[in-house]
Amino acid sequence: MGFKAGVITFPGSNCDRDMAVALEAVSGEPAIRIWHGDADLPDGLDFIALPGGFSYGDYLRSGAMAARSPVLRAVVSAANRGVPVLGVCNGFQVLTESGLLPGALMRNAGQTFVCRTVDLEVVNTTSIYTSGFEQGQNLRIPVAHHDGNYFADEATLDALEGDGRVAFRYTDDVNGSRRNIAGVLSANGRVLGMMPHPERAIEPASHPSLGGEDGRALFENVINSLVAA
Ligand SMILES: NC(=O)CC[C@H](N)C(=O)O
Repeated sequence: MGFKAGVITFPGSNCDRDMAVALEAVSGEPAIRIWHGDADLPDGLDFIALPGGFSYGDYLRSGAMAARSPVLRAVVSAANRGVPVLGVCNGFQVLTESGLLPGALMRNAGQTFVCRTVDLEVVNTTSIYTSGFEQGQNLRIPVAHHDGNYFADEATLDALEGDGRVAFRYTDDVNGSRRNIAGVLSANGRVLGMMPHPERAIEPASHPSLGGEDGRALFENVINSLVAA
């Protein structure tokens, strides 16, 4: 089928394997594992994933050191060439810290680590990540973070909303995020940062509070968009 995905691992990443498993389960192709110290990416990547975790122990700020790692220079230049990049949770933090996405992820408003499945509203339905969803569709996807409180100034938030760059919104207040924003797209729609973990929702739920397949649907959107293109 020809879908070549790369998953970056930083010291302290803990969702890299789950991300690779999810991509492999949906695409049927092995995901390439890439180390943070690599200055060059493998040739011909169709997709790059920045996984969740605690890169470099969340020292300085979550994602700040990873954004300055050798591999990120290569990821930024790939993104600037149009290669899709998905950042989940710590990956979203790396994307804002590296400037690929606007805003910042601050400490949760309640000062606590939030670990539960949340309800999301699909806002954008035109990106490679969201094209199979319907506007206003509800997704149930787990979150697990202490720095998920999305902040940007009012002008930036208005611009993001006006340009259709809010991908997902929490349906209730999970962490204090401005306008309940849970996921943000780049101007060209190819870079998505989101706090919820789609790679943790790729199998039927064994219990109403666990798992589910709404995350699988996001990966299916990506693969259908990229492989059909
Ligand atoms: N699951 C994650 O990726 C956690 C991200 C980050 N370390 C935080 O707690 O905010």
